[in-house]
Amino acid sequence: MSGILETDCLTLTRFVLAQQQKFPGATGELTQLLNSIQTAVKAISSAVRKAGLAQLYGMAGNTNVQGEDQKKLDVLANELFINMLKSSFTTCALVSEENDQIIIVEPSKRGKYIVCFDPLDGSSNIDCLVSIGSIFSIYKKNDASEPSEKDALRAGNEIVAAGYALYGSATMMVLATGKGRGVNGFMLDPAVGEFLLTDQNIKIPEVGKIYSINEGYTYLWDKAVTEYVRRKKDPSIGKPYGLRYVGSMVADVHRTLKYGGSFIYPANKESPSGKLRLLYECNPMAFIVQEAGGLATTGKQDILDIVPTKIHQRSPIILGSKRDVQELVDLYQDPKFRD
Ligand SMILES: O=P(O)(O)OC[C@H]1O[C@](O)(COP(=O)(O)O)[C@@H](O)[C@@H]1O
Ligand SMILES: [Mg+2]
Ligand SMILES: [Mg+2]
Repeated sequence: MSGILETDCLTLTRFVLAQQQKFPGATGELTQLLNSIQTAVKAISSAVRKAGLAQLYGMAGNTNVQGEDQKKLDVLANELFINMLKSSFTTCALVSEENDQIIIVEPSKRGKYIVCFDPLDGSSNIDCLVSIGSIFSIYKKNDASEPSEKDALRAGNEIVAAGYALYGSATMMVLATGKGRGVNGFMLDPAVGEFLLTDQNIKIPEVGKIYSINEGYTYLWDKAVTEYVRRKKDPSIGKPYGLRYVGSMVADVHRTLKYGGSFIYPANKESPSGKLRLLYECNPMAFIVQEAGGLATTGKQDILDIVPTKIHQRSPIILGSKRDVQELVDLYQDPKFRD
């Protein structure tokens, strides 16, 4: 790839358009939808870059469906996603982490896609300026009925496209635009106002040197996870792994995608389904990681095979490099480490 004026230097907009043109029957609706998400992400990124000023604004005073305090940025990010998606005329139903109920788009603005999203992930990291993100997955409505919750209760295997934005030391969008189409990363050049293709066809290393889990919950883990983490630290088994845990899923998954290793938010004795949400945290990340050649599982089942029964349901998740994830899956199958 050469300079920005060269034809092979791709902006995200041109990349998505180029993908659309490979399919002569395509209507352009998905392109329009992805462009609307791109706009929401640019606006959120701009707000995040001023997040230090959030202390001046204080809390928004609302509580979300999970009973957590919503910061002003959460509210803003959610509104941006909803408004951009509705006004793209490409969606019929939206599931947001911040909305108790599914949002049904008014008939005059409807299109054929369903979007599930976490508008601001890692919100507890906002005030200390640690990386945060947005996550989304897109499904196609497969019948002509009135849109309803059942349209979002679909296995991750049916995802049409998924992505995330990381508001880190730079803002980056990572996109998986369909099964078998791989994963590409685009960095925002704030001066130009465009996402530029910087990480083409991302492939996760086969094995890494990092594990990522909140070790504060060690006392709640099951035997398989306890043994896995013990092995990662035991020098008689191999060079011990490094531990990294940001506490923003997007940042932890992005590092895992780039450097390899494992990211784990397991089931534990207090939360038998873990913490992370299937529809807008686990599924999109599982889709992306698998498209990049990695694995994503609950330990017992492929994440993308789970058929949800509730829009805000949680799932345990282990994702990352094939060999690292398989090691923990094998421990789950080992009778010695069964609880
Ligand atoms: O503090 P814990 O229990 O380790 O949880 C961290 C996890 O919670 C989350 O912050 C949940 O996301 P939200 O900020 O969207 O609620 C993930 O990003 C992260 O992986
Ligand atoms: Mg989240
Ligand atoms: Mg969130």
